[in-house]
Amino acid sequence: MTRREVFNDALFWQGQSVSMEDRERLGGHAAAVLWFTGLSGSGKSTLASAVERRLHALACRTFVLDGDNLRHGLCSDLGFSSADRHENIRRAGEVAALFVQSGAIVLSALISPFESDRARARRLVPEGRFFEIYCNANVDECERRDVKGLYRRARSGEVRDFSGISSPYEAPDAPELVLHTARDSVEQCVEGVIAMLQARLGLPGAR
Ligand SMILES: Nc1ncnc2c1ncn2[C@@H]1O[C@H](COP(=O)(O)OS(=O)(=O)O)[C@@H](OP(=O)(O)O)[C@H]1O
Ligand SMILES: Nc1ncnc2c1ncn2[C@@H]1O[C@H](COP(=O)(O)OP(=O)(O)O)[C@@H](O)[C@H]1O
Repeated sequence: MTRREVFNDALFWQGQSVSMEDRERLGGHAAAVLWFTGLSGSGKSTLASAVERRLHALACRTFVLDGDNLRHGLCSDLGFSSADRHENIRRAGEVAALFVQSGAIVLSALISPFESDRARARRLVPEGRFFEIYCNANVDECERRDVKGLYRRARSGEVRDFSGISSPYEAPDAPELVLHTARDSVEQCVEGVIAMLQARLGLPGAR
């Protein structure tokens, strides 16, 4: 990880004796962030989980950062205002960057509705190691699925600031991959992610 500007001039950057490259060599694969973004119900958690299983079977060290789960701990003080979402993504991006330094493939599954927040998370990891994966399903489809009943509650006004209904979602301009989750099966989407990683990162052979 590179030293970054901090507000406090009494802080110092402690270098590490084992580098990311050392850890990658030990692990036998490249480290990366797979940043799934999309509306609630677009398929982020389903796909992060399914891709993780595939990578695990390929002997990759992985971890899923799920928005709902982070909000039970690290981000339990945050709600769904724009300011809180910015902070939520900032923290998730920092955690993802730490995982990359540890040599792992981290799969983040957060709505992450703002392009600027996703761009900031990208800047925290080495070039070529951040894969923005857009789970592209429109509001109508996600509302039809209504996996958790949240769209119904958002329409009735019980749940406020709901992404795609009463809070904005900025679709990615230039993601590394677009998954059409309303058209393609989970298996097809997983294959798309694995093929991209194989081509751009290289993956260890199946065992
Ligand atoms: N108002 C509102 N808007 C959107 N989502 C809501 C809201 N309230 C609760 N939830 C639940 O929180 C999950 C999204 O959290 P995230 O941390 O991914 O959101 S964000 O990235 O900060 O926008 C989201 O999970 P997913 O459905 O997996 O996306 C919901 O379960
Ligand atoms: N191609 C696909 N990719 C992901 N999910 C899909 C796909 N096709 C149908 N689904 C369904 O859509 C829903 C997505 O829910 P979920 O993964 O919880 O979304 P999110 O994490 O984005 O809120 C699941 O019920 C899943 O079975």
